[in-house]
Amino acid sequence: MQNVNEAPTYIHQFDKDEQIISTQDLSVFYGGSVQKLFNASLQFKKKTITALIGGSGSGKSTFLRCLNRMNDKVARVDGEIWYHGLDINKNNINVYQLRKNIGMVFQKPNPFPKSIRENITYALKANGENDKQKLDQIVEESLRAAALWDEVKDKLDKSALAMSGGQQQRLCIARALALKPEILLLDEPASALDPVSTSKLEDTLKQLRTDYTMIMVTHNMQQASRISDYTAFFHLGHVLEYDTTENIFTNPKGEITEDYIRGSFG
Ligand SMILES: Nc1ncnc2c1ncn2[C@@H]1O[C@H](COP(=O)(O)OP(=O)(O)OP(=O)(O)O)[C@@H](O)[C@H]1O
Repeated sequence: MQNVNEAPTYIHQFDKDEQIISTQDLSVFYGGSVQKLFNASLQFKKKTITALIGGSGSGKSTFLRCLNRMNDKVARVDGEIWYHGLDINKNNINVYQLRKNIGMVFQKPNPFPKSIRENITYALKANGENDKQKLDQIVEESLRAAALWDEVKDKLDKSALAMSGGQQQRLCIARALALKPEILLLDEPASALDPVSTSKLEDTLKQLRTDYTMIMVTHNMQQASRISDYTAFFHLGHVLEYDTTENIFTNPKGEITEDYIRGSFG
């Protein structure tokens, strides 16, 4: 196999007005000096789904977490992250506000131990929204957008913990959507779900693409090829290839990408 430092890279570029967020020479160091992400420069297109793929420990989650400053207390992050003309990797950014615009959904569903309704309204109330009619409206809109409304509309005041894992994950998406984000970061959102729930989640994500930009880490190659528009391949902390999903899966440019795709598509 080719050495990662000698491997050619291919990184797809978008026009400025197509981009919603981009990184420039993003590097991450754990424990002060152990570098695990190397100069990642990627642009993400508005209202698309991008899959981040690659072997275990290749830096996918490390990269994803930079995009809404989740690595702040964990690692040193060098480089730039451009969002609406601002470098959001600078210290003077309001991280709380940023995370409203760039929401995150984690691997394991993590609803609050509260009712379905309160899961959606919690952050809104904390932000000072107390108008019951408005809150009810956002609850319905968010649950509809996450394709959960029909399943839960009669039990909004029941505990979220009584829902299935798949429903809990769609509730976590609804909870993020209630804050009206532009971007959703998803870190292996279906890895704890059964095939039926996974398929529902994928349908939900495909529908959300009309209004939101999604960047998703996945180990599941079929999933990446089914729902993503673009795919970035990570290897040992380097992004070796970033292209349309079709090109990555049918005509990868690099030997390492090809070996990984061939080996993982089982
Ligand atoms: N908090 C941390 N402290 C120290 N090292 C870390 C930390 N988080 C991740 N790493 C290391 O950084 C490297 C990249 O990890 P990361 O979780 O980003 O990879 P990944 O591609 O998402 O892997 P996986 O698919 O297994 O989740 C790994 O070597 C990992 O051990």
